[in-house]
Amino acid sequence: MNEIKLTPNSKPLSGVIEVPGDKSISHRAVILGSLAKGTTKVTHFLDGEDCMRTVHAFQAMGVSIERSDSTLLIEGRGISGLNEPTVPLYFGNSGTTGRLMLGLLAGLPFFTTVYGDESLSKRPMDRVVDPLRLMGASFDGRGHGSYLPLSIRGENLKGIDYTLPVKSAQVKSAILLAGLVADGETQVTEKTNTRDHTENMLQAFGADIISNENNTTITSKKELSATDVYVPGDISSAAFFLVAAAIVPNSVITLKNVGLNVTRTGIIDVLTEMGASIQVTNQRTLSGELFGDIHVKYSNLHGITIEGEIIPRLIDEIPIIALLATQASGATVIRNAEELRVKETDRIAAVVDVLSTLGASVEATDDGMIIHGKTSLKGGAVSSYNDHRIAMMAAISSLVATEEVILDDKDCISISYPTFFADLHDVMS
Ligand SMILES: O=C(O)C1=C[C@@H](OP(=O)(O)O)[C@@H](O)[C@H](O)C1
Ligand SMILES: C=C(OP(=O)(O)O)C(=O)O
Repeated sequence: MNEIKLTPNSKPLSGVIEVPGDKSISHRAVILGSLAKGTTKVTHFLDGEDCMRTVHAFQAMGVSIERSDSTLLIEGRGISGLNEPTVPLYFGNSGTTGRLMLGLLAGLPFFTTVYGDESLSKRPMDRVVDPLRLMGASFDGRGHGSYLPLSIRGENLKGIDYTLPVKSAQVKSAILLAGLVADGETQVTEKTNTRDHTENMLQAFGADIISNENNTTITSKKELSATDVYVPGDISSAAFFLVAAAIVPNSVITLKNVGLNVTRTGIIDVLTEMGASIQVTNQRTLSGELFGDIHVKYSNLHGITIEGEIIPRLIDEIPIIALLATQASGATVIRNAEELRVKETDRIAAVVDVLSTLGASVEATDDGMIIHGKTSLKGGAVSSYNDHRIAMMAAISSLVATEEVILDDKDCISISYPTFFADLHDVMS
């Protein structure tokens, strides 16, 4: 725990920043690079704590992974080349590592025990354990395998046809990774589309995978082929600066090389609909992912309703969108976001607590929140809830607060954005 005191800011924000690599894509690059035969070079990899958990898990299974700044060199050992780890695998705070690794480990021919930190040990794993058991997986753990720590005895899996009961890319990805080694075809259908980085990357590594509008079929494959991966900037990290520029008077910021996969750009749609001045230029595709530059300026904002299909496209951005809404006139209503209750912390309760402490008018609902703006924020002492996104939201709120904001713990920010304060400093000076 490391407290930080954030003094009020009276100046506009300006400048150009390049946020670190996308967390979701970085995890997947490590997983598929380790499973492929040959060398995979990953550039602009996110060296945040969560992605390093995935790196350490594969190193414990015998994969050589070398990191130099944001470049990784992975010597993939092939799908059947991983060793049984001799120690339990520690997934820290990372839900993505947890869910995706369960999918993979379920079908590998050895025994594994996996565990996480206090937060991850409370997050539901039955959402992946249940479908994986239908494929023949063998898990044991608390609550009949609902929570970490879990032990996994790798089995011969068989393909399934599964419709996701939760809007979760982690669950979809766990099943697709199990499908990579399962007999026959595995088909996943989703009622609401979630991020599709696993599908894109499996395609790039030569998997036998076909995706249609809302379903994906994978057929087991003997080997994947190594391929270099460029990781675009994480739009979920960029979101903090997009919002900062939109709410601090007279700001103008450019964010370069940000991932623009349509399953992730809900934040751009929300900013646009609320009246922000935001423009995307220089769009390109590399490693199957679209990216480009985003330019945003301070604007007068108004409240909107955020619900339905857009929710998975901005699920991790809701804490910072809530702050945005405190600076917009009228009500902003967020619905269908019940998944926030099972993130690193209950993000509905945490957002309402932090923003109310700072003087915002915000109330929790079962599946979201209602924010009434525009309010002037005062200072105060707030908790990060040991959740990186809550901590960054609190830090950005200090830019529009009239007094000091004291955040109890800044260290958790390095889960997803180790250079957050350096980038913040750059746009403030
Ligand atoms: O697949 C991924 O990389 C992620 C999916 C989302 O979680 P869910 O699958 O639980 O919605 C998101 O919140 C998380 O930060 C990363
Ligand atoms: C929910 C998040 O990540 P994870 O599920 O991987 O812990 C996040 O980064 O906001």
